[in-house]
Amino acid sequence: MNSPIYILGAGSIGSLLACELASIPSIRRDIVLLLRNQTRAEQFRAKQSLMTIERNFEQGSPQYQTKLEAKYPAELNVDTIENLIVTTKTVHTEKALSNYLPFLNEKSNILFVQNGLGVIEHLKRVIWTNESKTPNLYQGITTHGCFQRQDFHFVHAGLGNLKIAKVPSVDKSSSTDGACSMVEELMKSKTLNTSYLPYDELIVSQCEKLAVNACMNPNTAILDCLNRELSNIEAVKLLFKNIITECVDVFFRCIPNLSENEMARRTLDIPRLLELVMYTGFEVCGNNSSSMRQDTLYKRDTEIDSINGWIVKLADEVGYPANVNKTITLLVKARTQINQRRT
Ligand SMILES: NC(=O)C1=CN([C@@H]2O[C@H](COP(=O)(O)OP(=O)(O)OC[C@H]3O[C@@H](n4cnc5c(N)ncnc54)[C@H](OP(=O)(O)O)[C@@H]3O)[C@@H](O)[C@H]2O)C=CC1
Ligand SMILES: CC(C)(CO)C(=O)C(=O)O
Repeated sequence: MNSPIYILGAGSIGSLLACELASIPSIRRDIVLLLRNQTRAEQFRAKQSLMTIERNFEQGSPQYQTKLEAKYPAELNVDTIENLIVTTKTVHTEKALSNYLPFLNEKSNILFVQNGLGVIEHLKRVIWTNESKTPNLYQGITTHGCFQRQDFHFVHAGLGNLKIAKVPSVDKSSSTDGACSMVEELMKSKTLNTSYLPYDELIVSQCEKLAVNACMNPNTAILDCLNRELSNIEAVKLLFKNIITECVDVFFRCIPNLSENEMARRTLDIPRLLELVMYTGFEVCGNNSSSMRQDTLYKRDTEIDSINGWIVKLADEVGYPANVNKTITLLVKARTQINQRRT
């Protein structure tokens, strides 16, 4: 039996990945959910440890139930976590990981599947400061759409893909650019449609996705509307163009070697990104309530600091005034606090 794959962040995306991995016929390893605390573990066990994924892109919206193992921090009785997938919201990552640091070492493989950028850079600044002791880090981005129907019951609403790359490590002698066995297992799932890319290709896809999220997520949260309600409004289109223009400017100013990357110059073309944002936001996901709007409505902290806020942070580091994204970031923080104050 191979070592287990642990999932930290058993929400929409984490549960989807867990169930897809567990459903692979050839998988010879346990898939273990790492839940927040004993209460959450008891709530899951009260459902006979069954996770439900409803595929509403299939005829009749069939439901698939998967029995999964679940642990909470005090229950974990292992020496090492060799394979970990992190699918918490970015804003909760550091706190969630803190319980598991004693089980992680330079041989551990950690895959982060999250929107936005900056989480791994932050963790390398505050936790993994010694490269030779840093786990093998992988970045994933997904276009799958998934939302919670009820506790431990999620709807796989949008069939997309999962792109993964290994984050380059500066001086780890044992570092290889090959996919680890955990990534190879993810690639066996037809539904996940997983591809393993060179990092300099993944970062371009991350920037492309960030442009979509930097337009759709905050504005649907601030204006409290469904994605499609922003369509056919000239002011919104101009606002999106301003957000995208500033994002692209910051990408090419601040991300090393991006401007020499031909794929980046083609992909991060401003008119192309504007069309992609409107197509994805208004057509493909038009009926969605964005994840950021949902976070503000449910009085949760948002991922704004990993999206528009990350643009502002990068720009600040080079003395560039990213005022459009700074304004958007401040408005989302205001919306978040207004909602959290409401009884
Ligand atoms: N949902 C989607 O369609 C898409 C999401 N993404 C991105 O994927 C990432 C995950 O999103 P999503 O799955 O929607 O988020 P969810 O909020 O659905 O899931 C996050 C999970 O993290 C758990 N969590 C938070 N803190 C801890 C902790 N300390 N210990 C253990 N578990 C913890 C939460 O547990 P609890 O239930 O106990 O609060 C929750 O179940 C985000 O970056 C998002 O932007 C990207 C593309 C699409
Ligand atoms: C593309 C979009 C905005 C779809 O709702 C999304 O990724 C999200 O909600 O986080």
